[in-house]
Amino acid sequence: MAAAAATLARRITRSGVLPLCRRLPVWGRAARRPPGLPLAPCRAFSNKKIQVDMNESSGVATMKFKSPPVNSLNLDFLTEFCISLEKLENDRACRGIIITSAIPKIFSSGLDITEMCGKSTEHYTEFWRAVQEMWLRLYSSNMVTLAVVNGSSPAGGCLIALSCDYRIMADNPKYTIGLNEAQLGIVAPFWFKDTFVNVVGQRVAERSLQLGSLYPAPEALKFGIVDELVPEEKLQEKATAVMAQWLALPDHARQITKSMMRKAVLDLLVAHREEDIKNFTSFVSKESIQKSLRMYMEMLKKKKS
Ligand SMILES: CCCCCCCCCC/C=C\CC(=O)SCCNC(=O)CCNC(=O)[C@H](O)C(C)(C)COP(=O)(O)OP(=O)(O)OC[C@H]1O[C@@H](n2cnc3c(N)ncnc32)[C@H](O)[C@@H]1OP(=O)(O)O
Repeated sequence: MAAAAATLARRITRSGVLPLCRRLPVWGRAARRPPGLPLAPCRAFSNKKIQVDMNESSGVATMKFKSPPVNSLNLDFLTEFCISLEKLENDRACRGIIITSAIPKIFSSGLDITEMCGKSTEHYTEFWRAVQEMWLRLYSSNMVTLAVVNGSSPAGGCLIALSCDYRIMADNPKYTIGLNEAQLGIVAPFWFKDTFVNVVGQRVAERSLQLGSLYPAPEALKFGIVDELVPEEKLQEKATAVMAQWLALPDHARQITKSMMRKAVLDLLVAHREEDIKNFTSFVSKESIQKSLRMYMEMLKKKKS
């Protein structure tokens, strides 16, 4: 596992673009399972920050974030996420993934702000490439991707949910979700914005992005940021039912449709990846941005006392 992580990290950082393998539609992957072979009911693999359980009889993997305290997306987390996605993408038995959190009340707190504070240009480059890679893999996945948002999900956490095919959120107004970058004095990049627009439409996206709005679950439903609210104790049951509904269709038709809907947005980042990294590194390197991020971190810490 450590060797695989190191290899992927090297590939992400050195070659510039990790080959987006199996990005094009896969024809009926479940149908290629040899007939008559007994299926092991469940397989699992776990890294430090993400637990994956694969149910081979349903073809559905559950990916649980388990990086305390708040599942923030640092370089190690992003690398593990990409490796897990790649493993599942290449597993013909896997047709769908449920992405959720093992940390109570938090889905993900978004990008780890400490990765964007006081570091070198090389570090920002490596970090941002990993953020891009995570999004490219998730947004272009051939699998059915279902976010089960069982806690707060600001910024990068919200991006993960928005990149899935369907979002179920726990019906708890204390949990919030949204792209709140503007509140931190930073700007959601164009591919965050495009992903958001594809889910909620231009008007809601523009207003929410300018205001950096974080929506309590009921409002998130109202604005279409999530598709359904479900009592927390019913999330698992609901996720299983939704996944079964999506998997009832032939893979190839769903995959080609998904690719058609998302291709333009994906192609744009692939074509402008290096430019996007340069924009990010020069933006976060500005003293004014560093100051905003430091103040935001201090505010988070003060909130406790
Ligand atoms: C011209 C255009 C160019 C383009 C330039 C691009 C610019 C960059 C774009 C970046 C895109 C995305 C950005 C992000 O994702 S930034 C992250 C945004 N996240 C947040 O705002 C969430 C902040 N956190 C919270 O609101 C709360 O922590 C919580 C998630 C609601 C949980 O609350 P809690 O009360 O349960 O826990 P709390 O005590 O607050 O936190 C526990 C400890 O965790 C630390 N922490 C929280 N969030 C983060 C984080 N995102 N990164 C790093 N650390 C985090 C917090 O400080 C506590 O630490 P400690 O225990 O005090 O040491």
